[in-house]
Amino acid sequence: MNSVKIGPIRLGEGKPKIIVPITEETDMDILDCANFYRRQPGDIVEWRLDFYEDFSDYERLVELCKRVKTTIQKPLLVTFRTLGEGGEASIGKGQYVEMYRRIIQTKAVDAIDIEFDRGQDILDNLIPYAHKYKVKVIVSHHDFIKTPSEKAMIEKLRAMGQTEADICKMAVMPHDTADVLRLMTATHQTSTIIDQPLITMSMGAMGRVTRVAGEVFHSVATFGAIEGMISAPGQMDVEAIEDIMMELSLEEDPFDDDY
Ligand SMILES: O=C1C[C@@](O)(C(=O)O)C[C@@H](O)[C@@H]1O
Repeated sequence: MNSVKIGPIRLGEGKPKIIVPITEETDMDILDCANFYRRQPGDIVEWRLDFYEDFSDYERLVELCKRVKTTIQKPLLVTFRTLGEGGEASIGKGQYVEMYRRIIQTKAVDAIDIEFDRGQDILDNLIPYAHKYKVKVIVSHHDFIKTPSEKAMIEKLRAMGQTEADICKMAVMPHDTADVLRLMTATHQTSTIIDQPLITMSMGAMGRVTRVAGEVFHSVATFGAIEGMISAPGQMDVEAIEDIMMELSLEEDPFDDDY
């Protein structure tokens, strides 16, 4: 597994990095939130476009994107999560491509999220385009209903790894302990066979352990909430995540010498 930089933040070395989502709907609330996040913990900010009331007005979208970037002064990940994958809005293929191309052209984004199941044509169109503008690509897959078999998750992540994506991400819904353990095992297994770093999580309360223990099972980032602004079930407060990850850190422990 390689490491990858989003802006100055390197993912894949040391503790998992924390990504905080903006899920506001209006220009004003989005900018207020961006301004607030500038002074809050969190390594990277994710702007969830599917929450934005006017995502289909490209001119407005592009201007707002530039303002969000200058306001947060942190690396910016832009994501449009579609309804079928747990998002807030649906969008046609043509519009999806056009919207992301405009966003990429702003040079105000450091990374974009592309859903793997949108199709090979979309990946072939957007990944090289993003890379031309030095924008990193996270290819993602979400299952809000269940946790697939270990084999199915590894196959999916491996297929994602065969694209030119910089990072592969998977979020699944657990129903029991075995589901949570399977997500961790599949992540670890895949990290030994593909080059890209992985971001994975088991959602809901039961999956919370996966949102803080990524360093152990090889998930390089986690999504955390500021003042309760969650973008998926199970996300925890950023400060709590920081504290727990510090305790779980695999970095050298000064007390180790005693044993
Ligand atoms: O893909 C993900 C992961 C996520 O669904 C989570 O479970 O934390 C939250 C989303 O905002 C993000 O785009």
